[in-house]
Amino acid sequence: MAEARHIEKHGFQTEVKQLLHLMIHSLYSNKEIFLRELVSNASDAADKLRFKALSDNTLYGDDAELRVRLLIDKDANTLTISDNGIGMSYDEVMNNLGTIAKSGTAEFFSQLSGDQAKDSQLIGQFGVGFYSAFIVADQVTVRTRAAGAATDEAVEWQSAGDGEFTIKSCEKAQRGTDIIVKLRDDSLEFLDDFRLRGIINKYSEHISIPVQLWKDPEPESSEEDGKKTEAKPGEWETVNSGKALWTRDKSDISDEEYKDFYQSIAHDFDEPLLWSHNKVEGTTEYTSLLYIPKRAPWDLWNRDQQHGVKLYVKRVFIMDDAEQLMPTYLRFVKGLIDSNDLPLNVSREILQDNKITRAMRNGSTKKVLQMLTKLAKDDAEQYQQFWDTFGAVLKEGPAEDNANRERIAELLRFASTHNDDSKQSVSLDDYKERMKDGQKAIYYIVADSYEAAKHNPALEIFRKKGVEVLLLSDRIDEWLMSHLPEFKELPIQSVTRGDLDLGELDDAEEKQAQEKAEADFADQLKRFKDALGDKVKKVRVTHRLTESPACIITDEHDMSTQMVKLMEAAGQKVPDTKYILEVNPEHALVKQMVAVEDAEQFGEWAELLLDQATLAERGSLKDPAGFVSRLNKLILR
Ligand SMILES: Nc1ncnc2c1ncn2[C@@H]1O[C@H](COP(=O)(O)OP(=O)(O)OP(=O)(O)O)[C@@H](O)[C@H]1O
Repeated sequence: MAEARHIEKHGFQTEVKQLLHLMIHSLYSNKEIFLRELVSNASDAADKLRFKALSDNTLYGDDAELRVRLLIDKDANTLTISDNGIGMSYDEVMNNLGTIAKSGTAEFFSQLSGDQAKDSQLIGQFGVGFYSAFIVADQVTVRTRAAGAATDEAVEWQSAGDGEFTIKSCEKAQRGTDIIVKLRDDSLEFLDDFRLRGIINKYSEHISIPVQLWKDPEPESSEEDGKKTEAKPGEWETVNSGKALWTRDKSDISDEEYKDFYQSIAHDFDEPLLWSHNKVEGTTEYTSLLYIPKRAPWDLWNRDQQHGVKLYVKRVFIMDDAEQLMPTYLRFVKGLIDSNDLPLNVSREILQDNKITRAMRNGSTKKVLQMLTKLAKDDAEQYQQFWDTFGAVLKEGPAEDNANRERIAELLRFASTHNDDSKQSVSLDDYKERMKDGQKAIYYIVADSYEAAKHNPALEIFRKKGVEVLLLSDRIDEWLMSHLPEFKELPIQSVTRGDLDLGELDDAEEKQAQEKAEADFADQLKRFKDALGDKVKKVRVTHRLTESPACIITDEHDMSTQMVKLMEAAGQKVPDTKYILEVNPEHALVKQMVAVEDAEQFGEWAELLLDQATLAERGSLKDPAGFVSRLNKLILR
């Protein structure tokens, strides 16, 4: 009957062709991972069936012992991976095997560099999945029957990995999926029973269903001493322990096992940086196994990317990417949480507003932060590596998680005037320790780049007094600082905002001199204000500048330059902010300017000064051409 059925031929989606090509060429030295991927898919299929059967127990039929079996056929050079999980319908086969449905696929491809070593890492993170079979196969056949479907409603998919596949309906006696991998001549090692056992031990130890290999029957034998061994029938032998790793005792699990488990759940070729395995008992009971990776996933910057923490309930897999289990600023964390309290039929909606979820999330967030705090303390170099990779994500923390603000703040690292490079390595505690006598605040500046921050004229007085300033230039920094008003009771202040009160850093003599300078310059300030009109909010004598003629400052409650830029970049309308112009009466240029008596000429100088100061702070001008022509005119004069 099957022969009479219609065979359809389809082309792979372009991305699949690209992926296949890349995979075959760049994962060549790590062929065995195909087995990890296929066994892991089989185990996922079992998880999905178990979950679906919670609401429809009949789906098991008379085959409730979920397992995956590997069958070697040395004559046909095939290895068959066979599960009795959820299976696939025709539509599912069409959707899953022939296209890549993952969001962000295009972005993924745009990140590939052509450098095989690098690309293979990326592919690994992307999750190589089913297509990895083609690393070792010259033909792959999938025969699958969805749970609940009739024997003659099965589907057969076949491809040589060359850009096309065929699909037809067929009959299949048992529920689930058989993947028949026809091995290429250079991959016949996977017909070896011993080799397969090794791979299963390495990758599938944590798989929570039995992974079985067929053991051939043994004939009756007699030893020399006449002892007889009885014949043994062939049987399926379970190779793994089939016990979920996280349910075992910590002391019985080796580092190797933790690492292998990470690699298989996170699809990472690299080892994890850190992990933490906890059994929590009390009002809420759960087990968590959380990992911090070494490398960033390719889609780290997508805030909607799937979260890496899986939810289990009483050892039953419930869902991937349960975003309620980890805050967004910890989206790089991988692993799982297994709850003893949630109902098995928990839905995303239930998770959303649930005391148990909240308790697990709070507990796990604390665990991750503790893990990082410990790393920062014990191994500064490794912590720096973590920071360089994930620091900018962690910077979202204070805004998102006010309760842990202080703890997150301790983990932050910045560039600073203390070091002469752009590396973000200074902690707020380091800063605090180095503060001058009489210093009452932590000072920072945010600019477009490290260079722009470092050379901003507003830093001049701080340099002169030897006061450290944090130099911030990540996109997120303005947002971060607006949610970090203080650290361990010290206010955190921008050096380009509001009045500058250096408090006890200024001695009485300096204060007097300032007051005198202000009084002496009062008439000139009025001239500036008259000339600039409502282009500025105010003009005043600066205490910040020692070398530059002028700078602009944001008023205490106005939106900072960087925040304006962020909002503009996001397409938001922002109110026109007016700055305070601060003038340095000691500067030669200012001295020359105030000597100009002609009001119109003085006005041109004043505008030039404002433009200059704006350029140093904002990096751009509203009317650059006007600035250039004014400058030229004044040079010629
Ligand atoms: N043995 C199987 N039983 C049922 N469905 C399967 C099986 N193998 C694959 N699938 C389906 O095909 C889809 C694609 O598989 P593939 O391995 O390429 O990606 P994935 O498993 O979604 O992602 P990843 O491997 O990165 O976790 C799966 O999501 C699943 O729906």
